[in-house]
Amino acid sequence: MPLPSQMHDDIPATPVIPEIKPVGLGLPESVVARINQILPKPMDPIEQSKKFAAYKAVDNHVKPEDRVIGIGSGSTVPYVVDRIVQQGEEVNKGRVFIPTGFQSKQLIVEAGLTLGDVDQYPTIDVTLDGADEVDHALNCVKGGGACHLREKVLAEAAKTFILVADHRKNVEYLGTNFAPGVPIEVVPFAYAKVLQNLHHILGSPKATLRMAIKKAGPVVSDNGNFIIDAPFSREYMLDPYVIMAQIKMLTGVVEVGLFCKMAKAAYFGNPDGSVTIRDLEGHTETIKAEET
Ligand SMILES: O=C[C@H](O)[C@H](O)[C@H](O)COP(=O)(O)O
Repeated sequence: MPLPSQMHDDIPATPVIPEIKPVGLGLPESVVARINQILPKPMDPIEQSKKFAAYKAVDNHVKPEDRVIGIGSGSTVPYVVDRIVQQGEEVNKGRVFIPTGFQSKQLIVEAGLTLGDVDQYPTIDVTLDGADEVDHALNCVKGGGACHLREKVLAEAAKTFILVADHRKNVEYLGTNFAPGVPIEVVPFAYAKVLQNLHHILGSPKATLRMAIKKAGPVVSDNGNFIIDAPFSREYMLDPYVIMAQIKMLTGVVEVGLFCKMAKAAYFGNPDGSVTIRDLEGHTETIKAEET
């Protein structure tokens, strides 16, 4: 079984096979259509970049000796699990994996990995998680999928907390690309009071209760709570710790989706296949596509 440090250059590139054109081959169109249907399709560039970021992060931070591993939520996390599985049965059979919600629990179970919970394992070796946006100082917004309460518990429980995302999440200031605002988990009976506080006291006049799409009524988190999305202007996001602490003080708020300087490093996949790594000390490194 290769060690993570030996696995840097074996990410298979997706073969780009051009579609067959019916003209000139003399094949019926239906046959051509069927052939084109079964040819492997090139991976979407955003998916590719998520995969490269996740693979690189796992290679650098999930070491054979790590026994308790936190698995976060979001669209990049399946690639994290994928790469961990590639480390082999031998190393994974001695490990336990802690999910941040329904999605990651399913990923762990479907991958045949051992499931645990943070109340059994309050110290985690390393947690890898997605993000909605990450700023220049490694503050981030999380909770676009309503998982930020459990995510923050797993981030705090971890000796090392690592973020993985595609390049669209790599911003100077929070709120640049992620428009809905800061996700805030609230106990249901307090939501109207907290909304009022946000509108009139804390400077988020457009804060709204997150509504479900394929269900009448609000989104309900894995913990049975509601989610408020509160956009704040740039001045609040210059140092998001201050507004994070103020929101957290509102009675009825369970957790705020602002993670301030909790991550040791963030990995961003770029469209050209390179990966940009930023760390808490302010170092930035971009690993060339051929080295990812
Ligand atoms: O609640 C969800 C989490 O914080 C996700 O990690 C975050 O929303 C990013 O998700 P995605 O990669 O799907 O944009």
